[in-house]
Amino acid sequence: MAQTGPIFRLEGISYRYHGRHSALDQVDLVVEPGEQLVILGANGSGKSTLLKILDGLYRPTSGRLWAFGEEITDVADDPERARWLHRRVGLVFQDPDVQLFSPTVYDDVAFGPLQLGWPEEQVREQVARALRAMEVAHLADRAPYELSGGEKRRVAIATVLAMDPEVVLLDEPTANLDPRTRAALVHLIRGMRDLGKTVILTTHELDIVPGIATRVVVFGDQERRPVASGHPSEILRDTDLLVRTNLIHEHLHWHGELAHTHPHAHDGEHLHEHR
Ligand SMILES: Nc1ncnc2c1ncn2[C@@H]1O[C@H](COP(=O)(O)OP(=O)(O)OP(=O)(O)O)[C@@H](O)[C@H]1O
Repeated sequence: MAQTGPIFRLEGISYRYHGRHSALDQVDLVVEPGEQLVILGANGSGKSTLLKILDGLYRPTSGRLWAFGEEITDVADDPERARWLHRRVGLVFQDPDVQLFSPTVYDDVAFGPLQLGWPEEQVREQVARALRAMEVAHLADRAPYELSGGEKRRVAIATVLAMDPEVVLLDEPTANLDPRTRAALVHLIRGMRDLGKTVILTTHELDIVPGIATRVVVFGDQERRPVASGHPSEILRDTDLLVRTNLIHEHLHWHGELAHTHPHAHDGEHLHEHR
């Protein structure tokens, strides 16, 4: 059945690590089907914590949330409902080493579909499709630990795509990648839109935003909740907002429009120091 209401709805979600360190404070957020939502926030603003809550790995300290119209506030404590959620929502962790543990790339990508109990033929087809989509089919027989950072990242995304989730959560997928690999990954992530996926991606790299986002939500690192939401061009033009949320340094000037004209350019080409 086609999804009619929002994919996620969060009301007053807060999270404290060990009951003390506040990571999220009163987050309200609605994510609609088909959105490619970029969550922009400085280090420590709560982005990873939010994705783990959306994936049902962490139970919020307070607040309520719904996925696909069903309340999932307590899903972390309910293995059966967590399995239901994980069939529909896939999380690509910030560190690909967390996600890759099998002897070969093929085994890693097949692991999820096998867990879902799919027939062998369907598993093979899904794995082949995911490897092709992430352009890593040639690495199928390699050991994940032998791969470069960029290759690992693509394989980690393939492990999630192979399970064909409706929603893909990506935690800083372009961190530590060289400009060419990063541009290729942006292109691949944008391709998920054509596959009909809803994508929620966290980053603090402004230059990948225009290539991916249909909407941007900015998290304040002091507030630990969204402080702005809007169209990418509107958000990227708001220098005061970007400085205030520690996404650009006040002595650097962001030329947001360059990201459109030079999609392969390195960060450094977008930032010019005022003297
Ligand atoms: N395991 C943990 N134990 C205690 N505090 C934690 C833990 N993980 C994260 N935090 C704290 O929670 C806050 C939010 O962290 P989180 O990792 O969600 O932020 P982030 O926006 O993803 O940061 P980054 O961009 O650096 O990955 C930070 O202040 C962090 O120090």
